[in-house]
Amino acid sequence: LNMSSLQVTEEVREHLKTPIFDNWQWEEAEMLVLLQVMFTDLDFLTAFHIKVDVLQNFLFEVYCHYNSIPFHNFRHCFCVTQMMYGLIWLTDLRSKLSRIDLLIMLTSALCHDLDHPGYNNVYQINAQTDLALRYNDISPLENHHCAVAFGILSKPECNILKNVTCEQYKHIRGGMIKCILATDMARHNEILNKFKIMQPVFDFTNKDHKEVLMKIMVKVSDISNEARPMAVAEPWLDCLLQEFFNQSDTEKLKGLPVTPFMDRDKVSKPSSQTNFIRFVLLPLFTELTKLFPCLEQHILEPVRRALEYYSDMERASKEEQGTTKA
Ligand SMILES: COc1ccc(NC(=O)[C@H](C)Nc2nc3c(cnn3-c3ccccc3C)c(=O)[nH]2)cc1
Ligand SMILES: [Zn+2]
Repeated sequence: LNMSSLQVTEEVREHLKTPIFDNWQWEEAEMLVLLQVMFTDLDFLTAFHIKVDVLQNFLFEVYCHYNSIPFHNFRHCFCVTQMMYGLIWLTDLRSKLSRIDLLIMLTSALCHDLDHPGYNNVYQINAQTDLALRYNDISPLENHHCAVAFGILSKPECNILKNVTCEQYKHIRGGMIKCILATDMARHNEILNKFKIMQPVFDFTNKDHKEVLMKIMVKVSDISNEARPMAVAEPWLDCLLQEFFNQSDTEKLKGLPVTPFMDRDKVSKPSSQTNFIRFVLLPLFTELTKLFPCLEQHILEPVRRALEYYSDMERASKEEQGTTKA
């Protein structure tokens, strides 16, 4: 995989910093080069003495540890990392957070779903899998994603943290563990409520405030598909439902409890998405936009349009059912 062979134009480099970047038009080798560009353009290589070949080995190893499943695959990892990269530039976070905190956020986004099996925590716990056993039912997937990340970093040829100080390493490891574990949606309200309290009096010099913001930024990037143009976002919902239906089919086969919003016999795409946008996305994105008003046009507006889109779809399908019933 010769990554330097693909030259990235100035226009693509600028486009990469925006939430309208279309991930679907790039193949895996090109996404790897674009990830290298993100680490380079944020000056991480000079700041942390990272050699290009070590970064390339690290990115390739990360790529190898994502599975070929419908949603939680390397392309999702790229999307989440690219959204984080775009948010860093849009909010001018480089002037508000240290470069080491930016490295924590981008690397957490990159690693946040490593080796995802395509079956969520509820399944891991109910099916009493090895991961549930190893992590005592406590965010088994997120603990695994983080452990795999540091397993990769423990290989000298992939260790992008090789040349940082012990102090820096402790800070980066602590921050990545917090940010990756924060992507467990079961903790969504816990984390958002903390941020809601801090937001009106947010203090960028306060360690606790910065920690919650970093978790929020990774969370926002993780579930931000609907902030992208509909042509980019909608295929992701189909991929997600495919993965969810695979899980509920397996749960039915094994006689395990079936999560309602995953049951192909129960879920309707538009109504599940309008609920998700109304009750999960909008409150989260609204709170972040209070801290960074410039995000209103970049991520809040597109999500409001997505709500309209799926509400119309929901109305249309209800009317249609209405006529067929009558
Ligand atoms: C509070 O915990 C929750 C809340 C909602 C959901 N998921 C949903 O409501 C449905 C399936 N929709 C949905 N879920 C989404 C999206 C993006 N990520 N994402 C997702 C994927 C895996 C696990 C959790 C979530 C939220 C999206 O655009 N829509 C899953 C977990
Ligand atoms: Zn994810």
